[in-house]
Amino acid sequence: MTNSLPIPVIVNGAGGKMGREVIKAVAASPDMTLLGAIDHNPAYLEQDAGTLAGIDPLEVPIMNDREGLLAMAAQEKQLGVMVDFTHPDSVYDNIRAAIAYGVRPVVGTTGLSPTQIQELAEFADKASTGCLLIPNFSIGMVLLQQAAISASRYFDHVEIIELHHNQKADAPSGTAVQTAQLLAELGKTYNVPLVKETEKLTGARGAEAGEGIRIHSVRLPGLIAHQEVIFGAAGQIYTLRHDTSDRSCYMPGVLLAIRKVVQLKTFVYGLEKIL
Ligand SMILES: NC(=O)C1=CN([C@@H]2O[C@H](COP(=O)(O)OP(=O)(O)OC[C@H]3O[C@@H](n4cnc5c(N)ncnc54)[C@H](OP(=O)(O)O)[C@@H]3O)[C@@H](O)[C@H]2O)C=CC1
Ligand SMILES: O=C(O)C1=N[C@H](C(=O)O)C[C@H](O)C1
Repeated sequence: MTNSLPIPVIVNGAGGKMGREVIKAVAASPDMTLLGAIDHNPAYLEQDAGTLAGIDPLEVPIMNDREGLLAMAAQEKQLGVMVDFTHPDSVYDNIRAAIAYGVRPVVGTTGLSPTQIQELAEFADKASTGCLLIPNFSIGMVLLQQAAISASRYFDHVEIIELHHNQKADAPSGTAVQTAQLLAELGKTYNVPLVKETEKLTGARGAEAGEGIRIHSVRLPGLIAHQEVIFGAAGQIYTLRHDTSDRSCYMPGVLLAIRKVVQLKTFVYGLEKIL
């Protein structure tokens, strides 16, 4: 419908690296309106969300008032959406709070445990509230994961290396965990050792993520977000690699998720499920 009201969007983590990108993307989308901007960092409080994001003022101040803004969104005629790019320690409570107010969460924050994800899925499904948890919003990563699934039919040995900026709180990355899960779900065990391996330094062989798949995490200034999935077989190596050079790469996925989540009544994990 062309004459429907814009989707009211709250951005949680509004002052952060991803939050600012989301504010720009929402402001540039005629079918959305920025209803509120949340951040707990005192340096951002009361600043205009648009100005902080580097665009014209939006007359939306950054506030540390999640409950107040969710209550406001619950009053809107159109279903509201809360986009969350905060921190692994707070995202679980943020999602539960949004669902409790009937506000649809679109979540990019990583670092939730499998148990937490299961609990959130049950909570959203029980409330018949759409909720999207997307470890990676870039189309390039979805394509990499699909290529990895195809390759795993022919390769029995694989390791994952993820490389990120050194302000990242969680390791391994949510994307690497999801990539390993997608490969592990295919019903085979990888990397059966040929010799007895001994780690002379703890962690040298990375973290075991199930079915023998190992993840290695690199953190350095100068990086943004990068991932390699390396397959090996006798006499050959097949490497899949994704590199980001700007966080704008995630925005088409975030906007798609905002538009989709208001049509959903269940919990959905992964961008590939809504493409
Ligand atoms: N799914 C995807 O495609 C992507 C996911 N991510 C994930 O998104 C998350 C955020 O990343 P990024 O933007 O780089 O991180 P930043 O640290 O740049 O931004 C997070 C912002 O949220 C604030 N914040 C943290 N906790 C709370 C809280 N409880 N209430 C309100 N505000 C809070 C932080 O404030 P302060 O710094 O003071 O704590 C900060 O301003 C990470 O988990 C990251 O892995 C990132 C990129 C893509
Ligand atoms: O912290 C980041 O930057 C990113 N986090 C997500 C993850 O943990 O997978 C997505 C992307 O890798 C960027």
